Amino acid sequence: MIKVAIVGGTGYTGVELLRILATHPQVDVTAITSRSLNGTRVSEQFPSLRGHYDLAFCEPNIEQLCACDLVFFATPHGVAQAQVPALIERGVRVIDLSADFRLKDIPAWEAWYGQEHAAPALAQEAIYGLPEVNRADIADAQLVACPGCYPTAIQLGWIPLLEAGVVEPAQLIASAASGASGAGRQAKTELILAENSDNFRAYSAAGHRHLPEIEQGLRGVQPSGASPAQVTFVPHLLPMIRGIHATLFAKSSAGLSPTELQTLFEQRYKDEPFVDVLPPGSHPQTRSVRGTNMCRISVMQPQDRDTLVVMSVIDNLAKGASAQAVQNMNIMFGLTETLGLESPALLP
Ligand SMILES: NC(=O)C1=CN([C@@H]2O[C@H](COP(=O)(O)OP(=O)(O)OC[C@H]3O[C@@H](n4cnc5c(N)ncnc54)[C@H](OP(=O)(O)O)[C@@H]3O)[C@@H](O)[C@H]2O)C=CC1
Ligand SMILES: CC(=O)N[C@@H](CCC(=O)OP(=O)(O)O)C(=O)O
Repeated sequence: MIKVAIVGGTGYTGVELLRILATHPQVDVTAITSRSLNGTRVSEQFPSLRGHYDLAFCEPNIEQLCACDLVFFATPHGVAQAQVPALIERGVRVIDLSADFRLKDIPAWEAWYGQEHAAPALAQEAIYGLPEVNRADIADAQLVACPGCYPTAIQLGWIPLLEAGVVEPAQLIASAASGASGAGRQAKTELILAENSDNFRAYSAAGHRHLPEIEQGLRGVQPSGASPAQVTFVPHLLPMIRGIHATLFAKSSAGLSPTELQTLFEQRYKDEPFVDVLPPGSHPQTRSVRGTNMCRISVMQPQDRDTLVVMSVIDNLAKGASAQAVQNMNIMFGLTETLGLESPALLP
């Protein structure tokens, strides 16, 4: 059994980790931290977990964390980079769900996140936890930086086209919409029901902090010599709880036919257990991935013109965060990659 601790067990990604790990056959969760709920029983805070955990939340404590094989950080950015170095020194493996170790360009990280990075050297060693690209490196990693939710949906949608070099890399446009749980569990006026329900709006159109992560990932899969991917990214807030729908536009540069395009996607993901390329003409729905680690994708070429449209859906808390973190854990510990992640989506 893998001994696991979760730092930040009361946030949405923390409780999603707890839900998934509750039935994982190879995991024993031995510590779940929360400073605000220190001493409160997990089942008291989350009745959905009654009968699954005989634990109370505790303060983050390095000695207790060091007694584990693996520590998940489900904390706001800035927290893991302060605490992870001590764990790495002691040989503990870490999966960080925050943005702390995702970017290799530290000045860019500091500019987008508005603070000095406390562990820049460690950020260079961290492996970006997108299994569809980095599976081999994840297996040996001591520190995995889990991708952000929008970056997961967007990269998976565009990777086949960028890898094959069949679109104009400087003219990529991503319009994506997220459910409100993407903003975390903190109370914020702009996220209360009366502000959000029966409403739809864009935000951060001038620049969202996931942009450098998306571009870093896409540039990493481009053939050498290609001009670097440049993305216009506009996120939107959807009046629902879970789910991301990304609509991705790219200009074809290779004149692929719709059949060749479909084949390109099917071939790229044929061995991926968590990427489902839908039949031609399909429109993926967020509810088809709710609570699962799946990303469902469709690709189209409307009117046979040169603008390609890819649609990609994930659950922001699952493939966009906690379930992808468990997929990474399975790879790191040599387990079957799909273990604990097989349940289909909840419907309706
Ligand atoms: N929500 C989503 O869809 C996604 C989120 N992420 C990222 O995952 C991380 C967690 O997100 P989310 O669950 O939404 O966040 P929440 O705001 O819902 O939860 C944050 C958790 O971190 C704990 N925490 C806060 N500050 C500290 C600290 N200084 N030391 C230790 N623990 C702390 C909180 O508990 P307490 O204060 O009681 O200690 C709480 O349990 C974030 O970095 C987020 O950007 C990534 C992908 C998707
Ligand atoms: C709806 C909503 O507010 N979504 C969040 C998603 C960011 C997130 O989850 O944070 P990471 O950078 O750790 O991935 C946002 O746009 O800020």
